[in-house]
Amino acid sequence: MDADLSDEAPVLVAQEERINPTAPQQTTSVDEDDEPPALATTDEDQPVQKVPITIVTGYLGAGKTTLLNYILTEEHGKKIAVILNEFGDSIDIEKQLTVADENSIEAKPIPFVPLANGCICCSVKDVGVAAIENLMEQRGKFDYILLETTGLADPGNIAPLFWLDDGLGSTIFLDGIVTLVDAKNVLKSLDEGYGDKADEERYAEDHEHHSPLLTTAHLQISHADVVLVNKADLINEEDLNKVVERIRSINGMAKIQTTTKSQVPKLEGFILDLQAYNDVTDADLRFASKGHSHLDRAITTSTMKFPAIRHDQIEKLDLFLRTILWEDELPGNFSFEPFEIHRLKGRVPVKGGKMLLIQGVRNIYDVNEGKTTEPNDRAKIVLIGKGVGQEAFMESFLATLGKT
Ligand SMILES: Nc1nc2c(ncn2[C@@H]2O[C@H](COP(=O)(O)OP(=O)(O)OP(=O)(O)O)[C@@H](O)[C@H]2O)c(=O)[nH]1
Ligand SMILES: [Zn+2]
Repeated sequence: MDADLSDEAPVLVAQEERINPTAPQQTTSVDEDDEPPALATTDEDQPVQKVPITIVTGYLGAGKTTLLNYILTEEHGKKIAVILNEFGDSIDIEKQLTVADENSIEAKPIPFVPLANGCICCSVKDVGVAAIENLMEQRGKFDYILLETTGLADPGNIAPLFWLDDGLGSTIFLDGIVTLVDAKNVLKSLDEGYGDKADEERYAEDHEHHSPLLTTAHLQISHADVVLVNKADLINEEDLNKVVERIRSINGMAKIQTTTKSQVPKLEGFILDLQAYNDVTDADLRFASKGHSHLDRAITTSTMKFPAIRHDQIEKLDLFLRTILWEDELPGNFSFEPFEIHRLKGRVPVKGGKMLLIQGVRNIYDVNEGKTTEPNDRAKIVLIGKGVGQEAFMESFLATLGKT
């Protein structure tokens, strides 16, 4: 963080407060059999409207805080609470949790929670959860949360905290992950691994299950729904294109935008209200349709395309997903190199009318039914990760489905 916020309450300036009447009504009903959700509103008969959270991640100094400040000063009609981590221990969480004064419009402090030092993968589970729960007690005073994570955070560990429908996910839903990269340095970080020795050691402690070729930059890019290639002013156009191409080869699903000072051309639908973990649109899978590339040694995007499946093959599809995501194996007797799946999205039409929408982050996945579609729609499953371009994926998948 740039600003020294250690002895003063942070004042990130709010824009004029307006409720957006067109905001999506994310609702979830309280199931009477379940324990009452810890963070729900007091009236349990009312459906709980979940608050969207956007995770802003990116390497040290990439421009995350610059983006947050930009968002907070732009017109978007939202009351945004900001959660920052990487602050000193001296910060008193209670003191920092400033909530807007309903009567004053100008220079309203935004609900604000600093997280403890260190990797959010670990810290979010204790201090972070407490801070967010604290924040959620102020429900109604904000309608959006932005979470800036430390430069070393692995979004794959954070995302499930908000994506799943229990715990924090009962009142918050993950809207999307925005990753900032520093245009000038990102290729170097992707090629060389971590900055210095200390970085490398911290990383190794936090991510012992990953191979050394996978840098934090890889993890942040592979999980991103949007990648901002920031500091575009520092390199020429040709080099900038190379950066975009490399990122596209790692993550074929993310929207990629070059920026200077994190100034994105639009917020709504691009940074905010992405709904990246609910819907799976054609557009999401469009860029990935060109197959996979070998530009990056560690992480690639790969697309499996096949015809609509039959109703009796849905269970087989599920078996395939379970096996690749839970067991890191391909079903059937196929030889394959070890692989690791970070992100998965799919649109699979079922003959007779429905469309299965598949979402996965690491070993967690979710299948929903989407709108009926054209009968000749082809199915697409896009995988982002290590080793996902192997032909054995398709062979194993077709064998698992059985005769079509
Ligand atoms: N030249 C240039 N500088 C930028 C740009 N965007 C941000 N900066 C500067 O880069 C520095 C780091 O920006 P921050 O927004 O603090 O980056 P961050 O990702 O929040 O940094 P950490 O929280 O330390 O990880 C600041 O001095 C910014 O003013 C850009 O597009 N071009
Ligand atoms: Zn910052």
